[in-house]
Amino acid sequence: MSSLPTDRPRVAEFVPVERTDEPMIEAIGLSKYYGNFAASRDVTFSINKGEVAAFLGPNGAGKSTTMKLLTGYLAPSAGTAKIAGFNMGTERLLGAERLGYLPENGPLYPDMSPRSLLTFFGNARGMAGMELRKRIEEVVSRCHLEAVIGKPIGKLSKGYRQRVGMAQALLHNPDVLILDEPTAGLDPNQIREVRKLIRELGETKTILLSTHILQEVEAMCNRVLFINEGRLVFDGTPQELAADQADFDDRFHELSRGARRT
Ligand SMILES: Nc1ncnc2c1ncn2[C@@H]1O[C@H](COP(=O)(O)OP(=O)(O)OP(=O)(O)O)[C@@H](O)[C@H]1O
Repeated sequence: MSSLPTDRPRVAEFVPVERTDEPMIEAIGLSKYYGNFAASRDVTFSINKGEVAAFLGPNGAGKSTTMKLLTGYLAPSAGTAKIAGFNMGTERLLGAERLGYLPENGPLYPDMSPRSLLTFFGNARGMAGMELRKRIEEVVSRCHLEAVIGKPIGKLSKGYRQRVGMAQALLHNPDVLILDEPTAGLDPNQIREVRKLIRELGETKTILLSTHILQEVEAMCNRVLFINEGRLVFDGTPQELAADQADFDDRFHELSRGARRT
């Protein structure tokens, strides 16, 4: 991975509007065990309204697992997840109303078209008629899906599938977004577009996104949570992550080897 040119600012100047101290995404002592193996270990953090946070870490670090715990898709072995103040163990439906989730591999309905998928998810969320048609039109336009709206999702390129997943996550206009590797597998043009979309969304929403890509953090986020072997090993700003290091790549390497700083 290349280092940044020295004549460019090291971190993004992107700062979403109206950040407050209201916690919107909370992990409180979250752990997940598969047998004796801990995929997430006692993970605690809180992301406030208006923050755009990156979940950074090497392959297998526990990012997807922790995101699934936060969204209520997986039950934790210990600890609590809260979305917009709702306990995702006991108040999951209330939390889900406020949450849009892009899972790791996008939507898993290969025979459905984007239109039928969005209609299905809209109905499941209690939307119908004109309201749903308007919302579908809006997310289709926002995610540039017009050209593939009637095609089977299984036949779409990875980039389009990812955007269908994004449209589904945005359909009910949630104020919290959890996006698992939103730019994975996209070509450089698609990456630019998705980053632009996330920057726009970050002006009004609270976002946690996972990535391996340090440039992604710089381009979109004002907070970094670094996870390694299931543990949170760094929680701070992109500036703090890069502090005293030649570049982000060195810091990533250092934290992946077990250095701890939270
Ligand atoms: N259902 C499961 N059963 C057993 N082990 C699992 C299961 N799901 C995940 N794991 C293991 O938990 C660890 C964390 O996986 P996870 O997918 O959360 O990592 P990640 O940080 O998202 O990785 P990547 O960046 O490669 O997507 C990995 O070692 C993985 O093999």
